[in-house]
Amino acid sequence: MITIQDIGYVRSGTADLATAVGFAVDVVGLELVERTADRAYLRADNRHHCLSFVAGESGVLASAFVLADEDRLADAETELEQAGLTVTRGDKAAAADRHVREFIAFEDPFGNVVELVVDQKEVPTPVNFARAAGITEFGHLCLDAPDVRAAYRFWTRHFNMKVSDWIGDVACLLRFDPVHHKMAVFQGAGPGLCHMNFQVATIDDVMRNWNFLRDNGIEIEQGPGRHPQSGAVFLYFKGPEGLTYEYSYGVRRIEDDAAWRVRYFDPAEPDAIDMWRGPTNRCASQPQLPGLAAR
Ligand SMILES: CC(C)c1ccc(C(=O)O)c(O)c1O
Ligand SMILES: [Fe+2]
Repeated sequence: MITIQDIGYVRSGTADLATAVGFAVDVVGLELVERTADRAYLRADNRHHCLSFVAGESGVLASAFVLADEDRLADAETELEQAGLTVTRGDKAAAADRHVREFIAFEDPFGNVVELVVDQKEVPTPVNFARAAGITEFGHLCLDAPDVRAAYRFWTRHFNMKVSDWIGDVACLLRFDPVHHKMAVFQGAGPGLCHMNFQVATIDDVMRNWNFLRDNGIEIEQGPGRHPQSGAVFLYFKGPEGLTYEYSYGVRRIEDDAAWRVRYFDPAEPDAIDMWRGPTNRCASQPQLPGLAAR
């Protein structure tokens, strides 16, 4: 069993580094930590970065999770290889590029590139947010997979993940600490990053951000609404090259792990994703939830 301690970062390729960075800073509100000719690193909390852009082909390159130490990393390498996966060790230069001590990379059964890292650099200074979006931390990441049930089996068989809630066969929300989910899987045609989430401090931040995004002509995919699963008030919006961001406030914590009863939400119900039953324009490349279509 591979014990994940935390989410690490999303690493994304971009065909237009300036536009990708401009959006992440000026719209999302992240701090630009470091910028070179072909790299940019952005942060939302004390991680060195939670989002990096690499100039080149557009599209997500990897999603990373943090392990405790090198021994756990070696054990993870063995377990994944025994499961039949091809695991690559990052060299020193690649680790430095990610601001971690060591890492391994593999593809999940659907082709999502996942990196397991050790000693992600911590930056203790307060985050110098580019805009007062109210961000408190990198909240969760959501991967696409054509078969969400098979993804669930993979992530719970090999990792310390537990399902918190199901939305039919369309999505599953996974936890590895008391937060309701820091990882999710959404049904998609192939691998991909469905979205990355940033927690904000208050419900007012969600609503202020909604107005800010609309005033600036940003494409809102869904929200403001409230997820019945985590109870969070959410807002999804689209960045350059199809990268979806989510702000949310008020995610549930599951303090009594043993007492939690996994819930099943019927995706055909109109409030399967949004208790407020608002309109949606999200994940156009992905199957719409029946209960949310055409509203
Ligand atoms: C539909 C997506 C996967 C989803 C569903 C529920 C929550 C939540 O309860 O907070 C999310 O954050 C989601 O992204
Ligand atoms: Fe989410």
